[in-house]
Amino acid sequence: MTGDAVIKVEDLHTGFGDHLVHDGLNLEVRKGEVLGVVGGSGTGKSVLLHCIIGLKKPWSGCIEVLGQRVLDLEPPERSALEARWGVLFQDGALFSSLTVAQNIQVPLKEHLNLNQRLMDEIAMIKIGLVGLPPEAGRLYPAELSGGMRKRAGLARALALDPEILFLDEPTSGLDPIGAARFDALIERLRKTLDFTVFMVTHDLDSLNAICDRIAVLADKRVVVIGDMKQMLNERHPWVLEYFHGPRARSAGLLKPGR
Ligand SMILES: Nc1ncnc2c1ncn2[C@@H]1O[C@H](COP(=O)(O)OP(=O)(O)OP(=O)(O)O)[C@@H](O)[C@H]1O
Repeated sequence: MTGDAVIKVEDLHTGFGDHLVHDGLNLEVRKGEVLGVVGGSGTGKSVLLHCIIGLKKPWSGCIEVLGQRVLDLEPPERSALEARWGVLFQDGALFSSLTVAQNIQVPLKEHLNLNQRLMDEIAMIKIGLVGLPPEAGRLYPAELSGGMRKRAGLARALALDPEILFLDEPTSGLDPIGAARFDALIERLRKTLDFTVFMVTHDLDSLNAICDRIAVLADKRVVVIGDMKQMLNERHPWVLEYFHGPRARSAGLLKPGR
């Protein structure tokens, strides 16, 4: 793995049946950065995330995370690597039959051997960290608002103090104020806890507010990667349309007349 990359994807080919999703996709994620992954609907952003965390086996290619080739790992090594990242899935993916505190304790039970009192304390710390009130620990997912569910999912993703945080459309379904608050939370946590963020998103405000770099998926690969300034100067048709369209204007990305 070159330099300070914590994720490296090389020549990835992925698909379902005869449907090719990734055709020679390459990507590097640097230690400590927030990388936003954007692209049209169905371009393979979530599938890419699933390949990196081992939920989907690619047809070919190489994926390294934290210096280890994820596709070659035996189950014990795989499990040890999984303990070093946290994932917030699009809908929070909380277990509906467990309270928020119990959900947060799932990865603790899976990877550590702690007594219940300590796990309860850790759950309360994580609940506070994501800005939920202490009472939220006793609630079931169905009793939470959409924004609270996202925060509960985030608390679970942070349970093991991850080195990498994977976020799949974290602000989808939130109102603009809720989304901005969630962005600010991620930004604050990243600065204090010093992890790397891989974030799939459609949200231009998030990209602008918290991403150090943006990777654009189009034509079955990453067609451009760089900061917002580079996105605004890029000539790829999808990038032009996305970063210069009416939503970009309302997100304040464009100077008047640009
Ligand atoms: N389990 C599956 N079986 C068959 N096809 C799938 C499966 N999962 C995803 N796909 C297909 O793979 C392609 C990429 O899907 P993916 O969910 O990664 O898109 P995406 O870029 O995240 O889209 P969106 O922004 O709409 O969430 C799509 O064409 C999708 O239909």
